[in-house]
Amino acid sequence: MALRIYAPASSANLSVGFDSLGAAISPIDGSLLGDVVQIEACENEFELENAGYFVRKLPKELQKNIVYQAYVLFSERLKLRGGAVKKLRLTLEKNMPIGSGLGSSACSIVAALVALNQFHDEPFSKMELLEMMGELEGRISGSIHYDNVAPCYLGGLQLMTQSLGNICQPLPFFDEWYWVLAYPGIEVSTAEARAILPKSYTRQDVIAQARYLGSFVHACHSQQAQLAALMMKDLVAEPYREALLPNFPEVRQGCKDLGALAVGISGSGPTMFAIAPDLEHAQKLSAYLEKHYLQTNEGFIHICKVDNQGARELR
Ligand SMILES: Nc1ncnc2c1ncn2[C@@H]1O[C@H](COP(=O)(O)OP(=O)(O)OP(=O)(O)O)[C@@H](O)[C@H]1O
Ligand SMILES: N[C@@H](CCO)C(=O)O
Repeated sequence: MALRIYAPASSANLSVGFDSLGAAISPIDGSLLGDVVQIEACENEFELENAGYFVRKLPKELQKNIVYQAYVLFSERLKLRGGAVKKLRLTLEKNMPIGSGLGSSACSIVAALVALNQFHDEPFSKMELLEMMGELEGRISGSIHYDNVAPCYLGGLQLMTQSLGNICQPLPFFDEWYWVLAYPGIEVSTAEARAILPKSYTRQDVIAQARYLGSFVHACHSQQAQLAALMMKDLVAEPYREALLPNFPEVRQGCKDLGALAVGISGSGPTMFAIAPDLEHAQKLSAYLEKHYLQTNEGFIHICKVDNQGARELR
């Protein structure tokens, strides 16, 4: 019997928490925005098949596909603890555009590792698996960061605490908020979007950003939606990355004029997000972004909510 694991899209940073905040997201229309990995027994040692709309954007060499690398890493770790790797076939359904700012590589990594772990009767704990996910994500973007893989795997809004045995911990969020996500249909490489960031920041910026993040986390715990939205500010990446996004400053202002509570870059872009206080605002923002932000016919808009489930089996 084949096992199918779905891993949802995620939005990292939330402007205020570069590399330390990320939320899993799901469209409210019930569509699946994420990758699926199917796993089943087979005659050969290992097989990998690729399917899905974005399969043509995957690297041609098998070894470069992050799902293959997930299999190799999982096998190495399992052998190290005396486990036996089963003969298996993986099929990746690549539904997520690559270089989108929606955690596309994280979707493939998480779906593959969850499938492998479940297929082998869960030899690894959640945190052990998450540590492997971070290592694989680091190979792609040049440095280990968990802000896509952690929410994609565990669901919800996650804060990367990386202490006392926990890579992340969940934060309470605002159930009434809608996320409008606009992917313009162009590619921005995470590695390149990281390379353009400054090597150091002024004391003034560091102090201000610490205040924003501290206040944001406090606002989540004390359920002060207005304060949380106000604190979603980014002095670390947005000022340097906005040039990579089509007309970002104008479109951000347009969204604010339409009542968005917060607007920013999703992960390393080019997807942008706008937070709406209710469905009516979300629909207006969606129509505006469709008109002003989409660049190619591969672009899309989704009205989403935070996905509290994370990676899961499709039955
Ligand atoms: N299964 C896979 N899914 C996505 N990218 C893959 C996969 N296998 C290999 N890659 C490579 O990993 C790189 C992914 O780039 P990048 O990190 O910019 O994309 P991303 O994960 O979509 O980014 P983001 O987290 O901003 O959505 C590309 O070079 C791509 O070819
Ligand atoms: N925190 C990462 C997310 C990348 O998807 C970055 O902004 O570079």
